[in-house]
Amino acid sequence: MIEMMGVSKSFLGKEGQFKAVDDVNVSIREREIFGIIGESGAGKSTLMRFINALETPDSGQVIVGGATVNKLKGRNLRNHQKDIGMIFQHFNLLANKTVMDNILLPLKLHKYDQALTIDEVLNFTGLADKRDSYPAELSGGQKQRVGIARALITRPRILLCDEPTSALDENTTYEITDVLNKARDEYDMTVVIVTHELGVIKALCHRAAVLEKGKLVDTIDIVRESGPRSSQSYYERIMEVLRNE
Ligand SMILES: Nc1ncnc2c1ncn2[C@@H]1O[C@H](COP(=O)(O)OP(=O)(O)OP(=O)(O)O)[C@@H](O)[C@H]1O
Repeated sequence: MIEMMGVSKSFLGKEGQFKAVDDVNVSIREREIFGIIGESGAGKSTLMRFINALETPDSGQVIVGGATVNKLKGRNLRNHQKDIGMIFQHFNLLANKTVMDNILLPLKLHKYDQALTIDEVLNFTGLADKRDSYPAELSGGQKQRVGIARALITRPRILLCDEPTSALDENTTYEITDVLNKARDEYDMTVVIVTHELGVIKALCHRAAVLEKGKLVDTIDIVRESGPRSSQSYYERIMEVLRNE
């Protein structure tokens, strides 16, 4: 489904050119939830952004659904990018637009034949009662659910998640991993998630690539462990973790 072969990318840093991604090979299967994990600056986001051509590798190939992404241009490139949804660490919502208008934004920019309805994504993400609220009136978890709804409404084949829970507390984190798991099952997506949070990888991913200073150290199979249930209260979670109850 997603194949990256020998991809590298250099940037100009304070001490000259350096390789942010260094000859990485990654193969992601259809409907897989695939993690990219590593310390800050390891090259995780750069590697993920090759998939939707927000970054272009200096060398190597990125093949998605049979198409060589780094050779796509014009309409073909736009069609490729339309098939891929993305969610961000800081949600990237427009402060002066309601929840509904934020979610509908992608449909205002492009035509999507398979788009879902606003009611479906609001219900799916548990935001039906927040339709007319503004981002400032929402909690962090609710803002990220708006981000997920905005990505889902176009019905993408691939969902890219860049540190989707890093700005959230622990309980809210598992509320979001629950929604992502459910979204992948319901809408048959392949999900790629960049994070430095090991608990998120364990709760969500089938496999994960470990990056260190731009190099792929290993691709590991994950024994998935359902994270704490999002229905648990913060107090219940504290008791479970700190007192092993
Ligand atoms: N456009 C750019 N110009 C210059 N340097 C960049 C650019 N994009 C990324 N870098 C650098 O490349 C390295 C890898 O960045 P990347 O964002 O891929 O890492 P990361 O593992 O996702 O880190 P983090 O978890 O901190 O986001 C970092 O040192 C970063 O500063």
